[in-house]
Amino acid sequence: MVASGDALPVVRARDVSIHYRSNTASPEYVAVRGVTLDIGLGEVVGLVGEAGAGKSTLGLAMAGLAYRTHPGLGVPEICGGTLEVLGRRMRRLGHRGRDKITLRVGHLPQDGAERLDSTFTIAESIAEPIYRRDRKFNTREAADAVAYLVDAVRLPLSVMNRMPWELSSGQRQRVALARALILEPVLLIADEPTRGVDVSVRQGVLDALRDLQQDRAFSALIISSDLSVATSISDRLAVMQHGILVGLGTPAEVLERPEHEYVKDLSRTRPTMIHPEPIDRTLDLEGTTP
Ligand SMILES: Nc1ncnc2c1ncn2[C@@H]1O[C@H](COP(=O)(O)OP(=O)(O)OP(=O)(O)O)[C@@H](O)[C@H]1O
Repeated sequence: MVASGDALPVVRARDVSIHYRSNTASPEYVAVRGVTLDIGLGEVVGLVGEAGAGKSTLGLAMAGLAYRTHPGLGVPEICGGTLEVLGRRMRRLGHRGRDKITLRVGHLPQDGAERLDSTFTIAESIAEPIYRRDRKFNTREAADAVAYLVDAVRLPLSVMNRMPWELSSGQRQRVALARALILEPVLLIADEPTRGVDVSVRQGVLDALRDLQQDRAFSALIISSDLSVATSISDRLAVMQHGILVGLGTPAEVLERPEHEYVKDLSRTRPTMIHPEPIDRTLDLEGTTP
């Protein structure tokens, strides 16, 4: 639900451009071009677009992670416009600013399932951000918070003592989602939250995410290549193509009166049934096969 009144947006992007500074001799690559977008307090914005449209890059910048160096890969950098998250300017964000932002902004990377530490149990992986912030945090309280989120992402509590490789990739993605939520963020950036998640539980996970969001009233950017995922839990829909924002509004506004050619094409693929039949959770709760 979107908060009303004159509250400042949690995310305020004005004409933001982001490029990848190359580590090699190849030139910079502009992945996001002049995006203007607000995310209000308690608002959920779904971000869709084709592969390579710049969705993850924008999400990284909003999560304060537009600095990460991946060996051999370029480094995303805000190169134009302004991006403010929780009132903080994200361009040339220093270490301290970044630490403050990452405490309040949860980020589920697209490859969250693969990034889980293979030496940690599932419970340890989810709780790790708590202990990174406060090594003396009460273990009972942490265990309760972990159990609550494991249940919320539609996993059985028995997974808590398992190792990541004992779970399927869709289950691991849900563990990564729980980890992104453990510090009760004000803003969640979820990049493909249902990646690899079995179709029989996909809507259940989205409903659970929406319930949590309404309970805790956090704002969220839900990035998905699946239009039905984005429309089913979002207040507004944003559409990107080639780094440019080509559609923004409520799902009905964007898809029923599409202006841009790409959005017109997208609207033709619009799912007729946004909320499918309730799913049978038992199907997934038993299967842990990778
Ligand atoms: N580390 C990097 N170095 C250089 N270019 C990159 C890097 N990461 C992404 N890009 C390029 O930036 C563009 C946008 O990528 P991005 O991952 O943000 O798109 P996306 O919309 O999230 O796509 P997908 O849905 O496939 O993840 C792509 O052309 C991609 O090749």
